Amino acid sequence: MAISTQAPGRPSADRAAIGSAVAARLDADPRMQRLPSAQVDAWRCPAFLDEANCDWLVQVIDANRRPSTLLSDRGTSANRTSESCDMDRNAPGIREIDRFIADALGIDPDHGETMQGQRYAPGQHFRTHHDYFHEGESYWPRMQASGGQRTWTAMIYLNEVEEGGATWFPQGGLRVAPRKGLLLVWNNLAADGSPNTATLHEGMAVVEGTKYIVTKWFRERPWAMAARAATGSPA
Ligand SMILES: O=C(O)CCC(=O)C(=O)O
Ligand SMILES: [Fe+2]
Repeated sequence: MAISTQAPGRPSADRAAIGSAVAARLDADPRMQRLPSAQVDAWRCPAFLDEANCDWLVQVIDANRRPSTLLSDRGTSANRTSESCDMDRNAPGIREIDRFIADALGIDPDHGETMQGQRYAPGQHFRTHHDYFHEGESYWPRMQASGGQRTWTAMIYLNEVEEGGATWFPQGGLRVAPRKGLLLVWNNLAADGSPNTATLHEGMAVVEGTKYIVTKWFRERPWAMAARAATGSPA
């Protein structure tokens, strides 16, 4: 997508507090390794999810995948050529994994959007983008009403990829290669709670093999669609 020169959002004390609480929890967790970047707060955790759960999630993705979509006003489908699917948070197995991820970050699972599965075949990619919402775009009022800004992203790589498929942060100086079960988490916001433009990242093209991941995006407040599902009220 084109990179706007307009500020993507304003500082926020509430978002800043979420950022420092989650960072402190990750730093205190011996499983987590902080990645060396002055621009992006990111951690990795090898073998976060066990092999059986990784294999099972790959099967769920294969059974449900469809072409991925983009929210942006500016992007085109050429920016995201993978296939993806929503993982039903109420399904047995998914719920436990959902909670396992939320617990690692210390965020209430209700703040998480539906976990997304993604599959990249050779040549498929997710071009540079930000996970936070650009508060000047037309979708923002809807996002604000459904839980507000995205705070943290958690991704798990579900298989080994022969070549390619790394997650690259060109401004953060980070490049993470897929490893089965590896968790990658980062804060999309800066210390003052405003969107951190240096979190720009790309799912690089797979060269050989197939890449499977699950991604979870957390909101600053409970995610409204989840709340509606829980109470059974219409969307
Ligand atoms: O595939 C990747 O490595 C990145 C995926 C991503 O950026 C996302 O799902 O938001
Ligand atoms: Fe992303």
